[in-house]
Amino acid sequence: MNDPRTTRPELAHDVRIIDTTLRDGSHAMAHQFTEAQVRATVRALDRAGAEVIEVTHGDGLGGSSFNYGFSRTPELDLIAAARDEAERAKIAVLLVPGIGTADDLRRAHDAGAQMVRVATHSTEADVSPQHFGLANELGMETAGFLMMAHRTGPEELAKQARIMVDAGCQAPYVTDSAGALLMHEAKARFEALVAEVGDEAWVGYHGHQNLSLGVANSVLAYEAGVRYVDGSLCALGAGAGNSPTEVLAAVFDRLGVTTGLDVGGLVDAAEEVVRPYLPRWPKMDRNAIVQGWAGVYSSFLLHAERAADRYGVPAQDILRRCGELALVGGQEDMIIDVAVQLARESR
Ligand SMILES: C[C@H](O)CC(=O)C(=O)O
Ligand SMILES: [Mn+2]
Repeated sequence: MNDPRTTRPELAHDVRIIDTTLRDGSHAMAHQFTEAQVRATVRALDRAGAEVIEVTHGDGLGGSSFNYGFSRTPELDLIAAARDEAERAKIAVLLVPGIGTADDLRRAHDAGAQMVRVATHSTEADVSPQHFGLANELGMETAGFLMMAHRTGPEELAKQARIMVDAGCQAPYVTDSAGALLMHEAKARFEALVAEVGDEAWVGYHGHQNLSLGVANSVLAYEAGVRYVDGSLCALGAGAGNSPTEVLAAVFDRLGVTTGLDVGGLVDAAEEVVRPYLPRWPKMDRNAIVQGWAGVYSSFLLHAERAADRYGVPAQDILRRCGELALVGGQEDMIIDVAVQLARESR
């Protein structure tokens, strides 16, 4: 029997920045990306040297639904358009097992996706092996998201990364979905994953800016041996957004850490391509800060704001209650229950 473990890809630069403007940014766009926006963004990122560009519904393949929000444009069309525009960059997709299926992954591969990032809650890596197995069969590059990583300690998180790597994952990620990890907490997780799997796989970091620590944690990540770091142009992403790709490129450049990215090209792309289509610039406003503070899944933000309008309770109260209840990704329907309950309590 073949050893399911794959070799990790060679790195072209000191750190591999993976741009998720067109996937995590889908949350902030309420999944309303047009094909023209995707084409223009991919063109600009590709020209600026991006190696990997992720394009999917915010909740991954198959996310377009009543629970998570319907996409304006079918994601397979967006993936195919991205593939068509990218001259050098690889196109990645995200897959959350249970939302996306093996068939979704086959279709995304047929549409041009060359890498898949399989995302599970940080204690549930055991639902990922069949998807890594399929990705390996399809010849795709792989990464694994251990989401809500602030809720799982370094030692356990490293064990979960081990499950992913043994199943064929080339790069397990410390995924700070809530933008909640303080610097020492992030560092301990990076070190634990690098110690556990660093000889066989790259370790990745995906940050959110809810407490304004995404870029600082990215630097700590690199220092701890992490080699895949996520960013989004204009920080476009859930909650207060992701670590801005253009800022990561500038900071790593100042540190003398090579990324292969052209800082000037990225700041132009952010300002001239992405900024004009932003419904709102992700920022550390009251609700997003509460998400980082209370450890709430960043993609709950727009759902909580809609529930707040509908049931007449403050979004920040809904988010705080979601934190107290320790809700995880996939429990978006519970946000309505929380809002209804808070409305009752306020009567
Ligand atoms: C499905 C989530 O949006 C994945 C992610 O970006 C995160 O957990 O953060
Ligand atoms: Mn995210």
